[in-house]
Amino acid sequence: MILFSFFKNEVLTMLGMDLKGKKAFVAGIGDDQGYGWAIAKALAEAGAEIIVGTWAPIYKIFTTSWETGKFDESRQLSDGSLMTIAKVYPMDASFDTPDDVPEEIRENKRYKAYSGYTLSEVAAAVEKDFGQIDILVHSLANAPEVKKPLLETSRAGYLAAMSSSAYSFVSLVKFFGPFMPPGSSALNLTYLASERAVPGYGGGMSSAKAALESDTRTLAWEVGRKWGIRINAISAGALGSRAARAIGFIGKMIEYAHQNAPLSKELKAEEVGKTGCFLLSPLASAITGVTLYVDNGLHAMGVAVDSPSLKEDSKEEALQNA
Ligand SMILES: NC(=O)c1ccc[n+]([C@@H]2O[C@H](COP(=O)([O-])OP(=O)(O)OC[C@H]3O[C@@H](n4cnc5c(N)ncnc54)[C@H](O)[C@@H]3O)[C@@H](O)[C@H]2O)c1
Repeated sequence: MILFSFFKNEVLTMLGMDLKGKKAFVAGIGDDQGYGWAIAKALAEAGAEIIVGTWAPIYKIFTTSWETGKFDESRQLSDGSLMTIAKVYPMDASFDTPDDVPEEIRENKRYKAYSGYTLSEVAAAVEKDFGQIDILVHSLANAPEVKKPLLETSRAGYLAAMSSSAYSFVSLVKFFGPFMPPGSSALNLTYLASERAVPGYGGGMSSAKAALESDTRTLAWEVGRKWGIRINAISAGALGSRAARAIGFIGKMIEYAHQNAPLSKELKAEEVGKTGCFLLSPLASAITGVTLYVDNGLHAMGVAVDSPSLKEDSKEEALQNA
């Protein structure tokens, strides 16, 4: 085991993937199933110190599950040790300052026990506790009307999706950027529905992802020049995370990808985790403003090869041949 871990570290160092001494803030971990967790784990594997931001309403369940060992199996790193988290902050990415928090949220029983969960406050607390951050990950999204088609989405629902799923990234970068040294890097997670119609991905989420990708390019320019920070996005394929299960049709999307992507295999969260780690590491030092697909190649397809219309014995052909 020791020998293996020695070689692993040698190879990682050789590739410039040694993130020892680097501090990563990962926003959007609520369990061990999602992309945020997978990215955190890959970063930990490369030696980074992990700091987490968890949505305030699920902070308690996440920290309790962590403390009672529910995630121990998922925490296993390749050298046999367990991933550690230096600190978990309750946060809500829909709010920038305490003045933004409506009374009914402040008084809500899922929030009442916490304070300091707006983005400016979380950033100030992280700076106070850790001094600087080298790696920033935004792995969160929310749309109260995600199950409604765009046409049936209310203005409030659409703006809420934009606020917590797209502007939240701008805001995170705005508040964390000042204490991220040159050469630091930020990453967000997006989805193909930003550029192709994906029925079922509603509530303004497709619009929010389009905004997020556009902001990735614009922020890359702005913070590249201002602070020397890189900004990238991963357009990830379908994964049965907690958030995705809430949308409802994730099982079908996973099956669809399996049937129609160039690589007909399961997409593992860890594959997105490793790509994220690469983009966030010095290995990607000249990459910024990019949206990189990690989806078994599904984005490259122009047709669904399992469509009945493409079958040789399709109804139309059967009629023509009759
Ligand atoms: N699962 C997929 O199929 C898929 C595909 C492409 C992109 N993505 C993106 O990956 C990212 C991570 O999602 P996931 O699917 O891994 O699910 P997930 O459930 O692991 O992560 C989403 C997280 O967002 C948090 N969150 C929601 N609202 C928040 C708020 N206002 N403030 C702070 N945190 C909030 C949730 O608590 C949750 O922890 C999202 O941006 C999602 O859109 C997911």
